[in-house]
Amino acid sequence: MFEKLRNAFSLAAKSFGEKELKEKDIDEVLFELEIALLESDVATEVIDSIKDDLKKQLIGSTVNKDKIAETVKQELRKSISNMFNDAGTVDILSNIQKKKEKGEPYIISFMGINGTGKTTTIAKFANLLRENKYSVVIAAADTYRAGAIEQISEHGKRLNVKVIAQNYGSDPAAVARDAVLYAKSHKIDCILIDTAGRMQTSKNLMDQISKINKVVNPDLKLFVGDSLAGNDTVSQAREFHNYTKFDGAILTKSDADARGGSAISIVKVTSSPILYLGVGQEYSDLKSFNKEVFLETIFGPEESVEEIKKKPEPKVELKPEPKVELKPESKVELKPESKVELKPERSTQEISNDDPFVGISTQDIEKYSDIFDVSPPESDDQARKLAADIRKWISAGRPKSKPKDEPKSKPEPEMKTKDESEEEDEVDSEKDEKPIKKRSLFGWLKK
Ligand SMILES: Nc1nc2c(ncn2[C@@H]2O[C@H](COP(=O)(O)OP(=O)(O)OP(=O)(O)O)[C@@H](O)[C@H]2O)c(=O)[nH]1
Repeated sequence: MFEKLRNAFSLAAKSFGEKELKEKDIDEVLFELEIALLESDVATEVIDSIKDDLKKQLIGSTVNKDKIAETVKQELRKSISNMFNDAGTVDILSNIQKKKEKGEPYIISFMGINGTGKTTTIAKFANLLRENKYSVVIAAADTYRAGAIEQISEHGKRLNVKVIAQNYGSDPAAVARDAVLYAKSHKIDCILIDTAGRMQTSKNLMDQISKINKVVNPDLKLFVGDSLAGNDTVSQAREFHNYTKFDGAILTKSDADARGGSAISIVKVTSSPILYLGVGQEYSDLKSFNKEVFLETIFGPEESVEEIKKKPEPKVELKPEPKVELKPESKVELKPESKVELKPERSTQEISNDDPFVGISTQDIEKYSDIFDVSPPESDDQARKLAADIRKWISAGRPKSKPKDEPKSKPEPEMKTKDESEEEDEVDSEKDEKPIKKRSLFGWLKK
């Protein structure tokens, strides 16, 4: 039973089940992705590059038509994961240990613009080192901003960490060198240098940072960026990286950032890893950056493309046919001579006892299923319904082929998957919401 149908659909399934992706198939998904990334503060150039990468990976590959969006998301996850892998990582604690074993202090300079949380981050880092039993000295090399020396000295007092300072206006490179000399003479394991916060566009001030780095030659240069500043943080990271070739970044205020775009952009733009995240205002609020945790926060638990392919297809829900009521005046009076001998029509029940597609050519089944975008029926009832619809469409004289470059016309009644209906409802209700709420990357990707 239904062999003809099965054969017809085994061909059709290839065209609208498994599908070789073309650019136009993923354009809509990529557009949604672009909006989600923009709203998550991923830099525009980074979005373009991500989109290009995805297109290269996806176009020409074969995926199930119902799972295009899901496949794109998984490919995006893979691409971001690879990007983080390519940026590498730095195990700071084990590097400190290695230098300690050689009897040398490990030098870290911190840079970033004012107010990003640099001073607080240095204090948190000093605390982390103390917890790991390493001795620390801080160089108050921000001799530029009023209050900076007092601020870092206060942290030093609270943490019981020595702070080396000079007067405001003195040479920051000289302060850093003093701290290195102190560390060497006192067998201190690690030196943390606080540099003056400065705008990335100020060449003189950037030259000063380069001077500090030349004089003390730090083992590690860290950029401190505010994850809430979005695109600004990305342009700061780019400029600082051009000048200093920093080795890694710490993103502060991640506790208040639900979007995650800055981390993605910084890694993409500088090819440097995010090493730590500031997650609050306490000294203990510094966490090592974990790629897997980050990806899971954005995308949810990992699912491979193969797993997606294996997932059952969404069920097709058929809406009941609308009743057609004939008005009395639409009755046609047939004259005796125009009488046509009609064979008694077979009821739907009778037809159901054998192939419901009897009398319909395979081409028509394929053509109308394609025009009205109908998925293969999964039950006898659905098959009967489809056969009835095709008969109706044929007798209604619907287009015999898909109009070129025109959107597909919709069948009446519409046949939609449950998911599609829900999605449309969501879109409609979203349209009514003005102004549109800023969505996070997480929201879209977790859909
Ligand atoms: N919520 C939260 N607040 C933070 C975090 N890191 C720093 N802050 C706060 O951000 C503000 C600015 O921090 P500072 O350390 O003074 O900033 P700075 O970059 O050193 O500023 P300059 O000394 O001018 O360069 C302070 O109120 C900090 O408590 C964080 O991870 N989470």
